[in-house]
Amino acid sequence: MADHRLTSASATREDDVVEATIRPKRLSEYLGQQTVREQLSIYIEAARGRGEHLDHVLIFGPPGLGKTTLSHVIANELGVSVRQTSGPVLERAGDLAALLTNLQPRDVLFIDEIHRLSPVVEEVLYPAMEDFQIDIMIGEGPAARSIKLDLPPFTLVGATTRAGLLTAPLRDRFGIVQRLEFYTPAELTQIVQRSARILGIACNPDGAAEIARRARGTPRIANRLLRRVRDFAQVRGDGDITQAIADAAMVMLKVDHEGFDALDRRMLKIMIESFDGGPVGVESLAAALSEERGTIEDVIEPYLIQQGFLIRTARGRMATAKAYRHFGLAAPKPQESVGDLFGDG
Ligand SMILES: Nc1ncnc2c1ncn2[C@@H]1O[C@H](COP(=O)(O)OP(=O)(O)OP(=O)(O)O)[C@@H](O)[C@H]1O
Ligand SMILES: [Mg+2]
Repeated sequence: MADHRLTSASATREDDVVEATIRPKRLSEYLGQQTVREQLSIYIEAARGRGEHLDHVLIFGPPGLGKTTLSHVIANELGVSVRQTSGPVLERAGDLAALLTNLQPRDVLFIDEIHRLSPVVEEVLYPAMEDFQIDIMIGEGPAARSIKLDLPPFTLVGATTRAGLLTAPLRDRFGIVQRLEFYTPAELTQIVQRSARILGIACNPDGAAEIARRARGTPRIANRLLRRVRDFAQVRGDGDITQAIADAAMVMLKVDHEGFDALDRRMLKIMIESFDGGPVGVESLAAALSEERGTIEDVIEPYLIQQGFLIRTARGRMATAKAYRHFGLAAPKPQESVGDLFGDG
């Protein structure tokens, strides 16, 4: 995604470099996501105890919440290697076959953006996941024949921003489905403190908490804000990150108290001012914002919805009273409900 917002959840080059050093490697370093961690630790321990491969795992959740990280953590905990690829990269059936036939028993194959697999590649994946077999074509024309090849038992870990984008047959082949949730400010505070420790940044608890509150529930954003606040602390302060320094840095960075940046605010404002608060269809919203529909659905709106600033209805998106209040505006009176109309409310 080619957006350069400070609070964009998608990874930048700088993120990739720094993340290599701070990315958790074990489940014990993977903070938050209590339910996911507890369940996975049991499944992993059980599979290890039996000396078997772990069942296939589907991880879904908005960008920057830790899908890639978790896939590597799973492999580390299983004590196996991980091969990484992504849906759009696997163009031909042969690309996937080459990867599959090179796996060692119980290895993890991580497919990012698994909702973007081409149908032909997906066809190869079905028997591979289910029976650890693939059919490959030998020769061409009338002499072509297909032969079955046995694969070592492996674990497919698939990641996607929205599970709804997967075809049903693919989704059904995952034994373990985990949904990542936005992190609480307390969890993000721990993540900021851990990153600060690793990177040698002096950051007191209040400073970490201030960064955490503004990070849109997303570790990647928290880590990025930490680096920007560090710069600010170094130049405008004595290098230590305190709450006052973090707050001043956020003002400069134009990240507001809810962690919203200009794009979040613009979207809410357009909904309120140009569409009377909605309902407005996502396509109209995308056109008004000059953003792609996918960016709205994957990146911008999940957090706004989770925080109660926006709701999705059958007729489109609506700004809530909380959104109006965010801009110091009075919310419109709630519309008459159907019950009122029929006099039984
Ligand atoms: N549970 C966690 N605890 C601590 N740090 C985390 C956690 N999850 C993610 N992070 C940090 O956030 C960064 C982003 O995570 P990651 O790259 O795994 O996100 P992602 O969900 O794969 O994003 P995308 O959808 O863009 O691929 C990681 O490099 C890591 O440093
Ligand atoms: Mg990822």
